Amino acid sequence: MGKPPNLYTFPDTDELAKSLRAFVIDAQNAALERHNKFRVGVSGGSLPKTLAKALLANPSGDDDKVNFPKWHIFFADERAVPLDHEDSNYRLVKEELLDKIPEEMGKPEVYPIDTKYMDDIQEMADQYEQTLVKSFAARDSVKIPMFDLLLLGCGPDGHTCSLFPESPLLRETEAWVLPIENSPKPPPKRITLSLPVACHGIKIGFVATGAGKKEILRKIFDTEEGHSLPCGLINTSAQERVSWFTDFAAVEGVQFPSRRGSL
Ligand SMILES: O=C1O[C@H](COP(=O)(O)O)[C@@H](O)[C@H](O)[C@H]1O
Repeated sequence: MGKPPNLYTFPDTDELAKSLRAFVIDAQNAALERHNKFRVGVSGGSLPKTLAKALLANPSGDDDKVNFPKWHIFFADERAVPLDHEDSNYRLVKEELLDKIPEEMGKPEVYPIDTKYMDDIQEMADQYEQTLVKSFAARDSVKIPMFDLLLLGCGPDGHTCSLFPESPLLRETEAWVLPIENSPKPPPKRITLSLPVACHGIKIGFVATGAGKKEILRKIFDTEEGHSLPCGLINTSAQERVSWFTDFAAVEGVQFPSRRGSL
C-alpha cells in the first residue's frame, strides 16, 4: 500500500498560490528533463483564476521560471459550447491566464475542443481523444496517456473533470475521453477525461477553496462513502501522486492529517 494523498492548507489563496506555483514548477522541470515538453491537463471552474495567480507571479530565481513555450495545455473537461461562450472552460482559461501572459514569457500550445462537432458529442469526445493520441503517441502503443500534471477542481458534490458521483462513466476502462449528454450540472453536454486517465497523471493537483467546499472535503477525506466519489476514487487510486491545495475555510472540520503551509 502506498502513501496517502497530500493535503496542504493555507490561510488564503495568495499563500496557496505560492505553494501551487512551486508544485507546478517542480512538475514542469521534471517533465522537461524527461521529454523536453510539459503536458498539462487543466480544469475549468474556480481553478484557472488561482492558477493564474500562481503562474503569473514574479519568479524568485532561475529554478522558479515558468517555461510557457514548452507547455502543452489540454482540457480535463470541456462543455460543448462555442469557445467564446460564458460556459466554456477554454474561455475561462484564456481570459484568466492565457491572455495575461506577458509577451516576453512566450506562449504555450493550447488544445481546445473542435466545436464543429457540437451536435455530436460522441464525435467530439473521439476527436479530442485523437488530439491526445497525436500528442501521447499511437493509441495501440500507449494504453493510457500519462499527463505530466493534471490540475483538477472538486465540485461541491465531489465531482471532478466532468465525472459526476454515481455516473456509469466512472466504470469506463478503455476510452480516454468520454461524452456526457446529461450532466447534472449545466450545461448538459460535455466531454471529460475518463477516470483511468485522470488517475494516471504523474502528478495530480486538486485546488479547492472557500467554505462552500468544507462539507464535501470532510466527506472525501473522513468518510468511507467519500472514497467512492470521483475525487475520492482518484485519491485512492493515485495516492501520494495526488496533492490537494486548500485554504483554511475549505478544510474546516476535516480530520484527515493535513499539512499547513508549504510543500
Ligand atoms: O463543471 C465543472 O466543475 C468543476 C468544479 O468547479 P469549481 O468551480 O467548483 O471549482 C470543474 O473542475 C470542471 O472543470 C467544470 O467543468
